[in-house]
Amino acid sequence: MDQPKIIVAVRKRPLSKKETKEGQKDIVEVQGNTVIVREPRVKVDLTKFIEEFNFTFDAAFDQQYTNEDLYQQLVKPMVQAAITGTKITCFAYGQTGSGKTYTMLGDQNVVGIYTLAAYDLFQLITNSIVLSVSFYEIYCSKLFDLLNDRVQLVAREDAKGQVNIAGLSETKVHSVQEFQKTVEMGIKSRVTGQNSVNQDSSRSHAILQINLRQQNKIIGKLSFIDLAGSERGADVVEYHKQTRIDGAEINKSLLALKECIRALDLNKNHTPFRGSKLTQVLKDSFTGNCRTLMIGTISACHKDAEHSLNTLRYADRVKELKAPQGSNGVDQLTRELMLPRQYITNNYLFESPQAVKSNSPPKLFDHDNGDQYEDEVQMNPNRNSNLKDKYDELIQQILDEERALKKAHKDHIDDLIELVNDEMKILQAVDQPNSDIEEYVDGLDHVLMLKIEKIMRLRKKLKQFKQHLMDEQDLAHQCQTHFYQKPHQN
Ligand SMILES: Nc1ncnc2c1ncn2[C@@H]1O[C@H](COP(=O)(O)OP(=O)(O)OP(=O)(O)O)[C@@H](O)[C@H]1O
Repeated sequence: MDQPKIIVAVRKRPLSKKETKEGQKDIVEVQGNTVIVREPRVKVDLTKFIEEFNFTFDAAFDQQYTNEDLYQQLVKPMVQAAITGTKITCFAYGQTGSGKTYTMLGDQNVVGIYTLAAYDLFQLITNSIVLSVSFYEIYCSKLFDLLNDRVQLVAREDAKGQVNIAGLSETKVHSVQEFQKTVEMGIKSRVTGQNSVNQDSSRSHAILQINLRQQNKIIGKLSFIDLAGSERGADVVEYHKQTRIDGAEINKSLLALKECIRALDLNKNHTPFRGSKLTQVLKDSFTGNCRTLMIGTISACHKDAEHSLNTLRYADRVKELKAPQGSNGVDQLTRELMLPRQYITNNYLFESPQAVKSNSPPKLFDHDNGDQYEDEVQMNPNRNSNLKDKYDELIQQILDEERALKKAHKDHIDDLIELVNDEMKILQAVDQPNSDIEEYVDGLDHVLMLKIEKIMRLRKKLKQFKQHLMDEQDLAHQCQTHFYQKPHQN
């Protein structure tokens, strides 16, 4: 049976012991492939009501489903396809603490889909196929090798348009145990790095790549991506500048990812890989014979409702524009699963008769206006999109300028070293018998002029960068006051 090119699934994590102890409510129900969120809310006139949201996906998993269940249903067929050359990519998307790592890596008691995939791969491959693992992290557009002391890596696009990560290490593994050890090493490196660069793993994307090689030629590739916490995209409201910039960067990458998957789904000629570092490095996984699985993870907890809804909307947008029935080799059953979601929204319980008679209460999000979410991951929908666009543009500019400034600074140091060498030569020459003092004066003057010119040029760049950092502060402040207030609190 042909499998669809893109599968979007959602997994609910149960209330934690702490949440249960605190008396938090489970507001998520899974019925078949449909996820229902019932959010208790309070209107301005203090009337209580429950707003119900309903989303249908290719698959949905309640809390009683294990990693093994999810693996068997969704990932195993993809692993089997990887053996025959299909490029496989599996994303875990969701709020921090919603179960992305639990699903991908597992915990001390359960194995995750990384290891389950490795088990099957070792069962399926023949002796002539060698398995190797790369593991890296993307933090604020920078790549760090998790299997090589977090060395910073550079992604380059060659003349053929292929993106290569120069210097990315690859560890050969010959057994599941070796695979697990390698992954553990990478995870340790990720955790250790948190003190230096990013404060926690939820602000970076972790990419585990398994390559299948036969006679040194790659014949299969599986990529598992534990994405940054989706709520981090909203860090734009944060006080700290660096956190805001990280947040904007995460936001951008998650939006670019969604666009790339949609483009892939629609068989579009143009896929916006360049939209972010994440999509750029995954370009290869989105081209040719490939299959993608997106697992949205959500918390059952009432206090996480807003984030869970944002995850569901994101996942919904990824799959919403699936190619019409009959294309993509999708079987009948899957086609049925792909039918557009039916919202059963604004199903207000506990509502006073008066409120029912008057107009519906204000909607938290306007589902009729699908495009509203076009460039939105975690934003309040009442935002002014111009301001938000301006902010995103500025962040992009700042990130580009930061790179350019550092490069200009390095070049400047090289130039200065050369000029110092020239100065030394002039000085040595003037100490020689029969030296020409005018030559010395002219030479020194020339060197000093060059130094001034170079310093001025670097300062100009620095000044412009400083100005943009200040602009960012102003614009972030405007964003906070204009449209990043929490839409509704119970
Ligand atoms: N399906 C599940 N069943 C039982 N426990 C779960 C499930 N999903 C997550 N948990 C538990 O919830 C907690 C948070 O999960 P996890 O660390 O995987 O979140 P995360 O989304 O990866 O967060 P972060 O972005 O911070 O890495 C963990 O203690 C984990 O064991």
